[in-house]
Amino acid sequence: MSSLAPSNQTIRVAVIGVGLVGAEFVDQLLALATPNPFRIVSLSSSKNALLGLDGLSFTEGWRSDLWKSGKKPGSFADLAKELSKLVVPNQKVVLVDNTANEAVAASYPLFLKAGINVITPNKKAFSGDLRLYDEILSASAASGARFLNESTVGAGLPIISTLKDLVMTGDTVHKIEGVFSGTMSYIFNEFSPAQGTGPAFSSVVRIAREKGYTEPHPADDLNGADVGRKLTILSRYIPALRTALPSGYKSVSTRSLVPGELENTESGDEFIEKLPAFDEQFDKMRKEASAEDKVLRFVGVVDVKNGVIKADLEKYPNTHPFATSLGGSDNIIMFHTERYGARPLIVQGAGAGAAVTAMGVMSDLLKLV
Ligand SMILES: NC(=O)C1=CN([C@@H]2O[C@H](COP(=O)(O)OP(=O)(O)OC[C@H]3O[C@@H](n4cnc5c(N)ncnc54)[C@H](OP(=O)(O)O)[C@@H]3O)[C@@H](O)[C@H]2O)C=CC1
Ligand SMILES: N[C@@H](CC=O)C(=O)O
Ligand code: NA
Repeated sequence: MSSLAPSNQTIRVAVIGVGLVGAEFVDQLLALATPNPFRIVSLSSSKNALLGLDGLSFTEGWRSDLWKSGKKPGSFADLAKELSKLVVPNQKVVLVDNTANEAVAASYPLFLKAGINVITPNKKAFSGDLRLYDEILSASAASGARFLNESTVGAGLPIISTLKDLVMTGDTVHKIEGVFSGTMSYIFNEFSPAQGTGPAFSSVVRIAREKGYTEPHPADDLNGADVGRKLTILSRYIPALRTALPSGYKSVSTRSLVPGELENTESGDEFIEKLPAFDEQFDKMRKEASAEDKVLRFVGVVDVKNGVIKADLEKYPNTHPFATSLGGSDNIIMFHTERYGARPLIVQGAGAGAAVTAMGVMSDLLKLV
């Protein structure tokens, strides 16, 4: 394989978060063909950290070395200070945040101001308060450091890059609609198939979690917040809607599927344990849809013309593409624009899972080479 970068260009990478996606990302990065342009200079979980500004070399493999490091992660300010020593002309430094953590997300302006690029599948910074989003934009504009977040919507699928391309080439987006949650897609493809019957709702949710599709807490998928966050992220790339959601996903009209009694469940494990008690109510919804020859699908809509941004559980005829063409954790996203008028531009494929999400993060990283 040919080399990815001129040999004098080394990109230093600091990785925060080595859970499902993070661990796969580190494996994908280390497996790149030589000469590998990337050097990991910092690696941290919430409990352990490794730092080596010349590039970490692993003796027993990165997992074991990190586990045995005996060092706790320092503050984000300290990390930004250390990494900023590496920011010199023609050398890039990148923070890769593979957590779902709000505090890490809130620190992006700090890193960007210091000239450190930020790449992440973490939706928090781009789908919350508009103030943080604006701080990120200004910090990036001031230093020239970039932030790339392709995996925040549709995992590795080219959703954000497609939308940016449409907008930047002067197309007008009228509506974006589709199935945006890999978890919800998997759950309803299995629970409410075109033939009408399927397994119990709680068992499908448990399997979605085991497959690595869900957020760390599955309620964050089932309450529609994950779709609301993705709709917020996309809306902010559309000029007419840039400031439409000042408090982010909380302003998106969203239907929650979390039973009221489970709303304050602390852990994902406890949530999964208690969910079977509510199987009957989901079964009733499935039967109602099936009686009309319809399936249930959880969809999101950004309707620019009518100013509607919503996430809801809808019924679709058994013959609709959402009923017949989706499988596994597939996302399907349709862009209706001025240029794609009669027939929308459609992107479809796996929208969750460690391999495809880490691939989206890797492909953002490769954009810096
Ligand atoms: N899974 C998927 O299909 C997709 C995931 N994403 C996004 O990717 C991100 C990661 O998801 P996923 O890997 O599934 O989640 P995991 O829960 O498996 O991993 C998250 C990791 O973040 C670590 N972490 C949390 N806080 C900190 C901190 N302050 N410093 C260092 N590490 C920290 C946790 O470490 P510890 O274990 O030590 O607590 C945990 O291992 C999320 O933002 C998610 O929304 C996006 C698209 C698809
Ligand atoms: N939990 C999310 C993961 C990707 O963002 C989903 O199911 O889509
Ligand atoms: Na994507």
